[in-house]
Amino acid sequence: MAATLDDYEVIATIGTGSYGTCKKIRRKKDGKIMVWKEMEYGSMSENEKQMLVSEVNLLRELRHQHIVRYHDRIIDRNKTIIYIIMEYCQGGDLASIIARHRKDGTHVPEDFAWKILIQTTLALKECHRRKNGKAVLHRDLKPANVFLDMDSNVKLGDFGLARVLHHETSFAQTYVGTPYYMSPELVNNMSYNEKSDIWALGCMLYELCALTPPFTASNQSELNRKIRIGDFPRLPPQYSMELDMMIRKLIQVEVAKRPSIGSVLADALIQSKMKILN
Ligand SMILES: CN(C)CCCNS(=O)(=O)c1cccc(Nc2nc(OCC3CCCCC3)c3[nH]cnc3n2)c1
Repeated sequence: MAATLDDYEVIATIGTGSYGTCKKIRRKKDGKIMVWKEMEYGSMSENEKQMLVSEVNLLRELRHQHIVRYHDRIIDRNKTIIYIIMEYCQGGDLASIIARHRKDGTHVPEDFAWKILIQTTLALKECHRRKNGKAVLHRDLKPANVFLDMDSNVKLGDFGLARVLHHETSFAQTYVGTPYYMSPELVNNMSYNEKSDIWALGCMLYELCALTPPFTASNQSELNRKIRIGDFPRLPPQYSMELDMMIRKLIQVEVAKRPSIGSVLADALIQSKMKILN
């Protein structure tokens, strides 16, 4: 029995992303709190709609403890809106957490940073695990796409949708955010690869601790220059040399020297931290 809109009631609007609106909803039959993301597809061409269908099908396949769980989709053909129903992450997103610490002049605890690093790496490993020969690269790893559940466990969200948005007709095409986490290979117009997600992971961890991205500039060409050089300040003094060194391994200009997902997870220090976490 396919879900319909009146199986749910809208509780609140959480926010508007580059693809549409995210609302907090309650499933009537059992009161379960979830979210749905509304995407208007009326302005999409046939092949863009096909892309959307395949992206949603990929989302359905991804089942992992650190990836936002997809539950269902409802299509309203009259309004040409697709509603993608997903698990609700009570802890919000990392972007909000960084903004709050910046406002309060406080820093996230080091153990929290290690936890986010480990759990996001585990989520990326699942994405990179070949899915019938098709790697689901995240392409848009950033604090606003990393959510937390009620126990502050990572729930990686919103990918795949990022890819759909690079279709020519959506307003999202006009770049909404500065690509602070763009890797050197992308700046040099080389192809996006699994290690581009590792670079972004390093940038995200750096920003979580330093409360500012490793590379900032007032224009794209200045930002590109800094990214190509790859120099950035050490983490604030309250963070250990080990964490600073780990982040420097991830934010490595040379792709070949940048660790793979597997080697990050095999790192002795990460292994020891994982034991404490679980
Ligand atoms: C944009 N943010 C800085 C502030 C906006 C609002 N705060 S917040 O930190 O996202 C926040 C607060 C409380 C709960 C949740 N839970 C949540 N949010 C999702 O997406 C949020 C949406 C993503 C696109 C942009 C708009 C917001 C989820 N997607 C799948 N499960 C989700 N669970 C999020």
